[in-house]
Amino acid sequence: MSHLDHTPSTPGKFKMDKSAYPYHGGRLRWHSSLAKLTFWSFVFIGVIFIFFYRSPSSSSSSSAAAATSSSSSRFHSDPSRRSLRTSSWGGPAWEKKVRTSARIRSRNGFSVLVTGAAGFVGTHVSSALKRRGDGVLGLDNFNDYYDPTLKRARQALLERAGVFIVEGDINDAALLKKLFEVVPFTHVMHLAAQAGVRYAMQNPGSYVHSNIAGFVSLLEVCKEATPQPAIVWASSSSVYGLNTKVPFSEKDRTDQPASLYAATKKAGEEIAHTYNHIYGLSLTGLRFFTVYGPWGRPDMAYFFFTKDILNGKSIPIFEGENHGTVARDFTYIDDIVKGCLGALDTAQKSTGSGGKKKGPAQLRVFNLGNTSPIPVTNLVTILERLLKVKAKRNVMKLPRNGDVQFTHANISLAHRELGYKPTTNLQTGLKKFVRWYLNYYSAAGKKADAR
Ligand SMILES: O=C(O)[C@H]1O[C@H](OP(=O)(O)OP(=O)(O)OC[C@H]2O[C@@H](n3ccc(=O)[nH]c3=O)[C@H](O)[C@@H]2O)[C@H](O)[C@@H](O)[C@@H]1O
Repeated sequence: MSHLDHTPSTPGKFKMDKSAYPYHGGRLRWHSSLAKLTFWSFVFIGVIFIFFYRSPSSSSSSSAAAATSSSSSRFHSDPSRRSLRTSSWGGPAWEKKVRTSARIRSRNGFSVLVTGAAGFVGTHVSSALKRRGDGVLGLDNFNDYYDPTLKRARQALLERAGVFIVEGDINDAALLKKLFEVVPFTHVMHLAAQAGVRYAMQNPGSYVHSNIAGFVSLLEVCKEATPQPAIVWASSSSVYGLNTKVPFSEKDRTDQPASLYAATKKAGEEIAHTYNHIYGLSLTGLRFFTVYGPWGRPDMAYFFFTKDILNGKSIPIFEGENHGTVARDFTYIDDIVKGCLGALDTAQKSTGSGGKKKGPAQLRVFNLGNTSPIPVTNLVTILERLLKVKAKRNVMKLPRNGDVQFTHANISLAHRELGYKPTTNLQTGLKKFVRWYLNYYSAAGKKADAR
């Protein structure tokens, strides 16, 4: 007789072994442990629910999903980031704003999606495009890497110029798809990124989130679009890393990044190659060299030096080994804007559509610098003169946190192909920056006083 033969023909009549069910009290205990298990399961699920509900990334994706009834809205995890919320989007009024902002108003104009539109370069490029009659739609997640008030002020500026900025993250694929459904963008100017060289040691995840995952998320949507847009995007001079041969040329090696920031930008260049190769996307990377000017980024040296000099605080000025000069090819924002527009104007169409490549497409990379490296000490001297305040200089050794000692761009390729020709020297550019800085912060101070 096999053990299967013990199974009764009617399960209900199966006789329990006494040892398994010894007495009535056992049943009670079993019931109470089931109740406990149920209770603690509810507590556990509740805690998980509260955790996700309160986390900024999930709340953003849920509001986005609610607004569009899309289930694929995703915000990839970046717990270290404090403010990555997507405000609600979708609906007829929202779509109308998107369409109006992106409407082309000149013959042969473009409709451009500008990511990072509330950022420094994004604001300037968006307003220049709008001025010449292109349709422009902004996208920005308004994160708090630096004072979001400044980003909101830039947003207000663009709003007055007729540019609407959608609040959202480039990792939100559902939002990106929706934008392409509403507007068949001819171009994408991709400037959304986690910037800053030194911050990468504090928050490495934010670089992967924005500069790698975010870029791929954007390219995934662009490759599926019909028509596919041409993409111009911000790489960085930092890809030259530890190179000592100057000036830096696009032909030089870029496989020795000195910071995670540089490594993510270099990864972006490789990713661009892949999407160009497989899907026929037209891609142009621009290696910006230390861009500065009005409406700039408060995390950059020229900006916080100005603030600290005015406040009588000492400023850390880096120097190399044996008092070696640390210098940058500082490039003024208006010159960079011209380079960006030149890249958009010369970008050829992508060749694929709906995720299928139809032929080879353009793949380019350009240096956008000033071709004149200036020591950081000279930058400070210029600021002292413009601010009429002596700086408290604290000269220190260049920390090992990703900074390189020297940058210098060879711009002959950009000159030849984009007509790029920078015209603003550091003295002139900083004068414009300081004028803006004093105006902006005195107005902000007055507003605060009035409150
Ligand atoms: O060219 C680029 O691609 C990069 O330019 C800048 O990076 P960086 O040149 O390091 O600009 P700052 O952080 O403003 O530093 C400017 C110079 O001041 C020096 N510095 C910085 C900070 C400080 O406390 N003291 C100091 O002497 C740096 O070593 C550097 O030589 C931007 O911050 C990056 O986002 C950008 O990608």
